[in-house]
Amino acid sequence: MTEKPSGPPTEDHTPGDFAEAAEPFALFDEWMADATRHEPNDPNAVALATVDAAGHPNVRMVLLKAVDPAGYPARGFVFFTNYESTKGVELLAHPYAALDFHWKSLHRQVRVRGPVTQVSDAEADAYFATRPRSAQIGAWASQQSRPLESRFALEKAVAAETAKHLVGKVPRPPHWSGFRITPLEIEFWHSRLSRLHERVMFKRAEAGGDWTKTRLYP
Ligand SMILES: Cc1cc2nc3c(=O)[nH]c(=O)nc-3n(C[C@H](O)[C@H](O)[C@H](O)COP(=O)(O)O)c2cc1C
Ligand code: PXP
Repeated sequence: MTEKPSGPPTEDHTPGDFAEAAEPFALFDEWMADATRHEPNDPNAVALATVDAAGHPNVRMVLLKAVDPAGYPARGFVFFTNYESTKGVELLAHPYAALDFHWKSLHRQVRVRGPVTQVSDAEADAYFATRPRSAQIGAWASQQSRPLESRFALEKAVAAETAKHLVGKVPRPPHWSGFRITPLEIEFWHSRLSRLHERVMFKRAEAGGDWTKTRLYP
């Protein structure tokens, strides 16, 4: 594959020294706000890595829907999905995950690792209620990650669910909910000239514990 001429950065992209940050959540909020201003679409898209029963890694994109505010006991990163999907099954069996945000136009990456918990029914209901009706129906119709015989079979399932939910609110399917990743590690990365990038790793032993901060070689 040929690399585009725009490949490596031609200037340093680091405004200020983000290694000065005392803790990672405020810095993440700042970077997400920058991404929201600069990325052409889905600034909240993030790669989610899980492991399967054999210990083999698996990765796919999801949309980050919340970062808990300060004071929240298991303060973390929340996304929503089908608990019967491949990722759902993997996370329920092995509740530990990694996330990787890459904001290309900002030359920034954030990596997160930590234990995973299920969001409460109330949280899932509240988020589900904000989704467009068509996406709510889709959540009922899609047996996410399982074999689909034909596109027509999916369209039939959507039609059947639409007929079931013609009036009133669409309830959240019991198998559709959220996961929360409570970070024990967060690494911030920013590209610098000659691949001599800036890396800062925050680590802690447990949720709510004190963070240690370490610079890493690029
Ligand atoms: C940008 C982007 C965002 C996505 N967000 C989600 C999401 O939030 N939840 C979800 O279930 N699938 C999402 N998907 C689809 C997943 O990447 C994946 O195809 C699906 O969840 C099945 O994954 P699994 O078989 O590993 O469970 C997204 C895909 C893309 C490209
Ligand atoms: C299958 C699926 N579920 C959930 C989501 C999360 O986003 P939303 O709740 O905004 O639809 C996405 C986003 O692409 C998705 O593809």
